[in-house]
Amino acid sequence: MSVRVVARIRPLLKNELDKDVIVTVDSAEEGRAPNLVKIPSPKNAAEEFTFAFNSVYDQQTSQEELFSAEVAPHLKALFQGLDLTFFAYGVTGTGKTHTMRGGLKLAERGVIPRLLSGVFRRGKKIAKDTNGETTVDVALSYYEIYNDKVFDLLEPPEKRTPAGLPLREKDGKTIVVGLSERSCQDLKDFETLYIEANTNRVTAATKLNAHSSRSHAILRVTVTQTTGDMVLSSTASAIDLAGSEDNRRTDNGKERLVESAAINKSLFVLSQCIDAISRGDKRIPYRESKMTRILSLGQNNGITIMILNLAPMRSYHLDTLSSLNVSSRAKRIEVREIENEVVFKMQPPRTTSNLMSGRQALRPLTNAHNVHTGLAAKEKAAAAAASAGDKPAKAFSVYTDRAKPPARAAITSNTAQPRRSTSTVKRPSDSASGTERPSKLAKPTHTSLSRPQAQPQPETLSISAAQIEAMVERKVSEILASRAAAQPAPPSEPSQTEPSSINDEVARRLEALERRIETSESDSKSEGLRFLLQARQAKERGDDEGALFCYESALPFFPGQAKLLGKIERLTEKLAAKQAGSCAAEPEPTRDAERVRKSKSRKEKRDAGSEHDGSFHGSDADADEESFVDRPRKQSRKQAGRQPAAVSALPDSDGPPTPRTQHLLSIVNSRDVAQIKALHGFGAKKARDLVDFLELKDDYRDLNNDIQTLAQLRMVPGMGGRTVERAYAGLAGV
Ligand SMILES: Nc1ncnc2c1ncn2[C@@H]1O[C@H](COP(=O)(O)OP(=O)(O)OP(=O)(O)O)[C@@H](O)[C@H]1O
Repeated sequence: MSVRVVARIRPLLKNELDKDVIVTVDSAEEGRAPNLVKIPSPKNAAEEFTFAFNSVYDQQTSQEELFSAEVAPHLKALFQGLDLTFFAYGVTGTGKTHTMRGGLKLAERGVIPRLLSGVFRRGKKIAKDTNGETTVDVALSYYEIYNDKVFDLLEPPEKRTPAGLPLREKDGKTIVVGLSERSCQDLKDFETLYIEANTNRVTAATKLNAHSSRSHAILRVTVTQTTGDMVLSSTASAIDLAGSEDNRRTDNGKERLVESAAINKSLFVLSQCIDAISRGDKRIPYRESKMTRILSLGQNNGITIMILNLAPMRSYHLDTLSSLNVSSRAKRIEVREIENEVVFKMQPPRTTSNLMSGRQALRPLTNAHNVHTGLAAKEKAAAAAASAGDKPAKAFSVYTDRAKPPARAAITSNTAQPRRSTSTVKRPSDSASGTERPSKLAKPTHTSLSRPQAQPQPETLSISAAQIEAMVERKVSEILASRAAAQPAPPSEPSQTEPSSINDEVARRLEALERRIETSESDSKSEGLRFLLQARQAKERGDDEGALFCYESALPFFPGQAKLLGKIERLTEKLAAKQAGSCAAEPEPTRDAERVRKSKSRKEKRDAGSEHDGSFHGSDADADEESFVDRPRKQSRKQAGRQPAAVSALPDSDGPPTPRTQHLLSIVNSRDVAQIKALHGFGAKKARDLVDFLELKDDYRDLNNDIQTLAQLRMVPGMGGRTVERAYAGLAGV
């Protein structure tokens, strides 16, 4: 399904005149709703350009009409597990905020409050229709991208760090690390939160708009439906983009100009992404701005609707043409409509006596990337687990020796494979007779969700449920123990008592479990450690600004960490002194230059364990930074004897890159986890670490951060000569 693009033309404001109107609305077919926008050529008024959209709304369109036509019909899909994205795009002062947020009066409320109202209403209806068997929880997160930095709008501004919140790609989705999420009971709750959060958003008066948004604002509403142990989550994202502005018309001062440059740059990247996607390019420049990374146009699954806001007057002529051009190309972007998966909530452990009596069928865990259990659901699950038993709940299913009714099979097949909607699936708004998708949870099919009845024992079942559970327990303990010892997890070896023929299903589940534990425990910390690593590298290069930036970025991961705070303070003072010119008397520049020149020899010394800068030890964060930085060093020491053999298998680093080198580097630089994972010797974790590393580099610099040589690739933390050699050897056919 393509991105749906609709245009909305705002009415004239008080000081605007009818005679200046140049944008008109028309319909491709007589008697049909308008879908064309017409505008004269700026060079020749007799010539007219026409742009076609999925729908066009004229100056008289009310907030209610727009919502009923474009948003309300998708609420059903949201509750069926599809993610929705609405975003308002257009020049400054064209009505984006009016469309998304609107006014305080009932009739002036925009898409966002109406969406929430619809969500709560539908949630209540579902709970009522199912006699409370299905509960619906709503949680919000709200953030802005200001000057290409992400700030949580649900947190007070004084809690912001200068670097903002980091982004991270996880299982194909961009997530904001450290973003808060608030549970919302009803519309009143939402309004209190939303109004307060909007006061945190950066707006300012410009010549073109008295309340101009200086940031892109992203509201994410997570709807979580819970029926028994089944959880279905989906999100609706409503995005109010900042408007592009022509600074020749704005008379912006310095601060506004900086904001404006950031806004225009991100919107320019968005238009480049749209162009690249519609041309079918292989490389889409998403990564060049945080807004495009988050919007991930054409990458996200679900329903995407772009609302192009237009001002009808001549004074906007060129800007209007430009946004008409960009948005009409956006129609060509295809979006996969994939419903999110039903997740089975963690089950409290049973006693041995009833182990075999009520087990649910073993089914593949859902794709992690389609799982967004909202805060509310998580709290609920935790509360349920706490009231049901005292042992920690498990995040896996077990085998059953009982029957599985066919209806259940239909649901579980959905969890095994993301369902891709076929072209016959219509948006509810496309046609009144549009194909109805049965809701996974909300439909009255609860008999199909009840515990399975008797079923013949599967042939593949070679070990008992208790044994599997014991194996999983053991595996978890192994992982935790090995992590506690700060050593790489040992490869799982079957114990004496384990049957040798663990079927693939069990192996897959163990792997998924391992990954999940690893992810949940180490994600945020390793993110912080990476910042510390980057900071140290920046310091070694003599890049104090860069180092300060990285230390500040690491702070949210190690809040209140004294040594880290000390480092930030010292660097801040040093930079301030430099700026004030007071450092001229000090030999700082010489020391910096010396540091850069000596960085290589220091690195060698460190490798030999003879130097330690004395910082970051004596606490968790410190120790971890050291261990993180040490990891490649230890590896290189261990492999010192083998290194020449590994390196000798690679081409001469002084010569021009061979086609195989180029191919390997192009895969690495694609930052595509799937492609990198397919390299010889790479696993999912190594691939993700490499992409994370490149992304961090991308985040810090505007320069080209691609890896240029195999030697550089070897220097990436966690790589090493052997990994590079194996990946290179694996491309022998190139
Ligand atoms: N459909 C509409 N009906 C009535 N007034 C409107 C409409 N659309 C926009 N306006 C008014 O136009 C002005 C500019 O609108 P708004 O602030 O929403 O623009 P914007 O595109 O969000 O601008 P920026 O990008 O600078 O934030 C506001 O005074 C708003 O009330």
